[in-house]
Amino acid sequence: MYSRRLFYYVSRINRGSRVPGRFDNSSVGKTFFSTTNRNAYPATSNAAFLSSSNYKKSASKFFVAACSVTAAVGTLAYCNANPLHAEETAKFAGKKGTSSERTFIMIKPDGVTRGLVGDIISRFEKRGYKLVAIKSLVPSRQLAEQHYADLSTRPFFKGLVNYITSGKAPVVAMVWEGKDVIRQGRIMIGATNPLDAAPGTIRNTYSISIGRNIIHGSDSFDTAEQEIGLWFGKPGELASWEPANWNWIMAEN
Ligand SMILES: Nc1ncnc2c1ncn2[C@@H]1O[C@H](COP(=O)(O)OP(=O)(O)OP(=O)(O)O)[C@@H](O)[C@H]1O
Repeated sequence: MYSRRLFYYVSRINRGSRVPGRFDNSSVGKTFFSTTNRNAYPATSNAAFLSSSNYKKSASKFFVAACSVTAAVGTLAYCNANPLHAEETAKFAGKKGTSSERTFIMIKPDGVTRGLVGDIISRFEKRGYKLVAIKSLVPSRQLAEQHYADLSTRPFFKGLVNYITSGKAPVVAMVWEGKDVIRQGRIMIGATNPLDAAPGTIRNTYSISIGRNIIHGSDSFDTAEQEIGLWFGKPGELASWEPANWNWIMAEN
């Protein structure tokens, strides 16, 4: 991926720095680094050549090319250091903004015990999203604490972990895939506090208490990556498949 990008930058620089008769060499590397092809000007003295406008043009072209290379190298270094932000492509969460984007959705024990699993799955299915992983389990304390690690200092943290791990009912953990599924999933779920959730959302339709709001959904691309990796990180846990109606749902004209 990065070598393709490097080739793109180098070929752009080459196009921009080309001066007919001077830089028009056949080799890409030679074209770029050969700034003064003296053989092209056999009758010109060194002093005359240095003060000539051709020399100045060459020098400025070389300067622009050097700056471009520096920028390209910097960009590549940044991409390597921050692959998630650079390409917004991740191992588990797919590619952001495309039909391969994925989110983690969990029906909490209250949603399961109240018999809401079917309706919640049906909402995502009918919308057109693709189910790529599902399992029912009672999470270990360690898993629940890891999942909600960002809330560990909040006063309700212990109660939240107790409720998720009680075993009175399991959770149903899922991964859904499709365009904009992370943001759309949050919209379909509704506000954290069901009393603030918009009419028709899952939390508004089925819940009242913030401590029993029946469902969780990843709130960002980075979070989706972490959560899918945490709950479905073993090889083979995410199915790669295409529903028969996928193109009818995802196609653009
Ligand atoms: N004030 C609170 N009292 C009790 N429980 C709370 C409170 N605030 C949040 N929670 C619980 O902690 C969960 C995580 O809270 P967070 O702020 O991450 O909201 P969220 O991202 O909408 O919820 P979730 O992570 O479950 O999708 C909430 O879904 C809710 O069950």
